[in-house]
Amino acid sequence: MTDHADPSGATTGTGRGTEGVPAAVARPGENPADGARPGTRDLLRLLRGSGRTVGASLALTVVGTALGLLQPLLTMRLIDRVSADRAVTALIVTLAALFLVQAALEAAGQYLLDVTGESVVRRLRRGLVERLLFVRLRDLDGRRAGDLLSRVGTDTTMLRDMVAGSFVQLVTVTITGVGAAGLMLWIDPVMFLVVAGTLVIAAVLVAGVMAGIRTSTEQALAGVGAMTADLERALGGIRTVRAARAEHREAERIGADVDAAYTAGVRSAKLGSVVGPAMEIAVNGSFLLVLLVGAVRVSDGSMSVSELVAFLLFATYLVMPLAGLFNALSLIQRGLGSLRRIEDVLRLPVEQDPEDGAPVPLPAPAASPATPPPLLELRRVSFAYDDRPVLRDVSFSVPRTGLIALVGRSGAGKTTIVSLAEKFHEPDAGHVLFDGVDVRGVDPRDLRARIGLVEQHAPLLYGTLRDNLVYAKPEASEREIREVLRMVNLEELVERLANGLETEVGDRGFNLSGGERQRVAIARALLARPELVLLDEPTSQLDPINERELTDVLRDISRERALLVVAHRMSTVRAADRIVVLDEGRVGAEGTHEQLLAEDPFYRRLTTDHLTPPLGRPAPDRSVAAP
Ligand SMILES: Nc1ncnc2c1ncn2[C@@H]1O[C@H](COP(=O)(O)OP(=O)(O)OP(=O)(O)O)[C@@H](O)[C@H]1O
Repeated sequence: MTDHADPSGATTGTGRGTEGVPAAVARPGENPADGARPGTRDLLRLLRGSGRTVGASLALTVVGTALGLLQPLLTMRLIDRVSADRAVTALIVTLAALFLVQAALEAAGQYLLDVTGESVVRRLRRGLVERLLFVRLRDLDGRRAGDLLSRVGTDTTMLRDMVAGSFVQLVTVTITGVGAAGLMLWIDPVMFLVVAGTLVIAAVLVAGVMAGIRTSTEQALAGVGAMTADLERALGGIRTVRAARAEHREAERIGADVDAAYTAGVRSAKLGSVVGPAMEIAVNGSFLLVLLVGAVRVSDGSMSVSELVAFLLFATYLVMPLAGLFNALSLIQRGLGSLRRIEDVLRLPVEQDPEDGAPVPLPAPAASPATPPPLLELRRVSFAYDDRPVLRDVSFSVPRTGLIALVGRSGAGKTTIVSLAEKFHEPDAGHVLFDGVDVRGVDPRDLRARIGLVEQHAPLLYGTLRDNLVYAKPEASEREIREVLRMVNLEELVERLANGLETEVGDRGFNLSGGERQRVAIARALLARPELVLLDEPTSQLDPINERELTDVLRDISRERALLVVAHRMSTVRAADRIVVLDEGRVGAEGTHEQLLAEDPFYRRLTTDHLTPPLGRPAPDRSVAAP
């Protein structure tokens, strides 16, 4: 697999065509399959495009922190002046002003980082959405929709929290720490070594558990992904779940995913709990040591009381933010876990790989070529899903007009042929030609603009009836819409509905009957007036009257367009000009219904055993097929 990242790391374009493929954080030259863990540099790359905001936020934080570091020095001066009985009002006012300005600067810095976090999430989400819509179908087939949804939702939110919560803490802790350490070293090097010693021990301990926290986070996120996927599965098939009385089983199954996320979360909490006391011991221990050693040094005159107070304040500045540092580091570990799952999607190869060179434009149909090639032709096509061969050496062609029926047993490879014609998959061997051009290098969008598809289960999209009808041709006129509605006998339904074409069809079109969904899907394909219409079992859900009428419609359409129909019904087969018989992935025979009945025993068996006679009528061909 190859990576198609834009080296700039920015999401490019609007997602139209291959130039719109998002890159987000993937790097060129990386093997997307290697699953390499992203590192801190990958996290920093997330901030690309937000440089100014991050810069401004850093500047505010640096100034705020510096103002904070001034405070112990002023306090030291204050104590000295109080001891010397000198005026302190100006110093107190300055200290109060410093407090207020520091708080205001830090609040502004945090706001800017929150905005940055939001824009990182927006960029990643847009990148993920665009990538998922362009990804090769064979890579999408093996993945669970719910898990992908959770990556777009939960994982990106995790990264937002990391950006907003950890960077400012890291910067504050680092600046405060370095500043405080320098000033402590200046005040009393011996006492500084005492504090530093306890902190180094604590830091080693914390570093040890961080890796464990990251792994647990990844496991927890995988659990959330599985939970979303399983819940999506159950809700998608809720009627089947209820009918099978499987609610408890599904609840158990999804509960197990929740438990897995819980277990990983608890493991992370356990590791985190080791860090808390370690920090406390380090903090309390270093204060105790500072007080003890400080008392000795004040008594022997090596240090003044004001220096001891300032040193203690700086020690607070150095030690207290360690809790924040731990928080920031664990947020980063969690962010890295999420980034890995996000990059895993962003690196999926897209359908039209830019590295394969510019796609070949599909020539526009010639007005009237002298000897036009067939509209669709399969030449010695072989295809396997993973290692399972499905099509072997398949050759046949679809002329520019007429109805070609594809028949075969269930699993023979009929839908796979439709997928190859639509370029959802590429053949492993042989060629698929559209209008005489091998579609291998062709931009799939050019090809699909000339083909209409009615899928096997006629899926509708959430939205109105009109949205669904004009999906492939948004600019269709009212007249065109009415015309296709008439063709597929949907006029009456539209009149019956209170909101007509503006009626919501529900999720996946569930507010319509199976037959209505099927007819809407056919109308949708016809509205764009494609040269070739691929229909995967178009009449399976229709009643006898509609089945007959739709078959007549198909015949009419086939007078001026090419139709390739995967047929399970005798009525469709009988209406076909030519029938291609698929037998275990090979073309077994080809001809008209009558020819095949007379000459091909496999076809005869198919008509009796597999093809459905028209509903409400006796099977007319059984007698013919009988030996
Ligand atoms: N995405 C996929 N991944 C792996 N195997 C697949 C995939 N799609 C289909 N298959 C397998 O390929 C074979 C051919 O499937 P296909 O859907 O083309 O058959 P079909 O002739 O259309 O069947 P039916 O008439 O039942 O719809 C089947 O054995 C099927 O299990």
